[in-house]
Amino acid sequence: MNKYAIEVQNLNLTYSFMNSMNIKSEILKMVQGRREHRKKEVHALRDVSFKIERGEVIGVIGGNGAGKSTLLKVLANIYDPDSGTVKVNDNSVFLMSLGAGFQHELPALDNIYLNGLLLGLTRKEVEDKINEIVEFSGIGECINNPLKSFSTGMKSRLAFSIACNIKPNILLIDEILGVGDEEFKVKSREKIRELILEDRTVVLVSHNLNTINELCHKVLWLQNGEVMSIGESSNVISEYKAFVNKNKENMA
Ligand SMILES: Nc1ncnc2c1ncn2[C@@H]1O[C@H](COP(=O)(O)OP(=O)(O)OP(=O)(O)O)[C@@H](O)[C@H]1O
Repeated sequence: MNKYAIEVQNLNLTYSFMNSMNIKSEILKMVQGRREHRKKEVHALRDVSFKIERGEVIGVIGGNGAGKSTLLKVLANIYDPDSGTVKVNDNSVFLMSLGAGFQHELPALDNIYLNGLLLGLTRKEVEDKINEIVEFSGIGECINNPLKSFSTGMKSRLAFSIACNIKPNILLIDEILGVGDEEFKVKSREKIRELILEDRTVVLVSHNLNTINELCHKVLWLQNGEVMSIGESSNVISEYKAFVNKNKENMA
């Protein structure tokens, strides 16, 4: 069996989108026969390479817009990169992020089945886990309500409960640990620790450096889509903090 759960090499991804239009000025330009290119590009990932061993828990840190969520979406096969290779050596991958993998018109119960089946479980296997999932998520009788009626906190609790009880081999977590009330935050950290002890591979994106330091074996620091550093958690976090402080001084 391959020692690595995830192998990423020279990954590049650029978002292309159109600038939002101001209807008045657009009509004026049309009347005047002027044409303008409104296409914008954001290079979200630049030549990103790293490897994650099976059973490793890796934190991904970096400022706003650094490319962290984009990276998880590429690992989850939601986005195709423009160039580079991504090898995820396991079929059982779950992206835990707000909105990912949910059908909002369907009841919560159907969403549990959907995600379980997508992760390769049989209907019976999902059925056996329903009580545990509902109990852990605390959504109680709302289980038959459509997901669109759920608050952000309830959705994240449900996503977390599904992932932790169905137990994919590779779990990608995008900032979801910070959502929910204090009691749920404590419960969810405990669950993550359990998964770590069971040797699941976890990629955890968070702005909470204490959580990252506490839970992760290794940290990957992204800045403007580039890998600035990767290595032992406390070292990389110190480098990142020094960088942030230096930037603050330069701004002052
Ligand atoms: N769907 C999209 N279309 C266009 N640009 C996007 C899209 N998604 C993200 N971006 C841009 O790509 C860059 C990386 O975004 P991404 O969400 O991956 O960063 P992040 O590190 O997760 O940020 P944050 O910590 O703020 O959540 C940003 O400049 C962002 O504005």
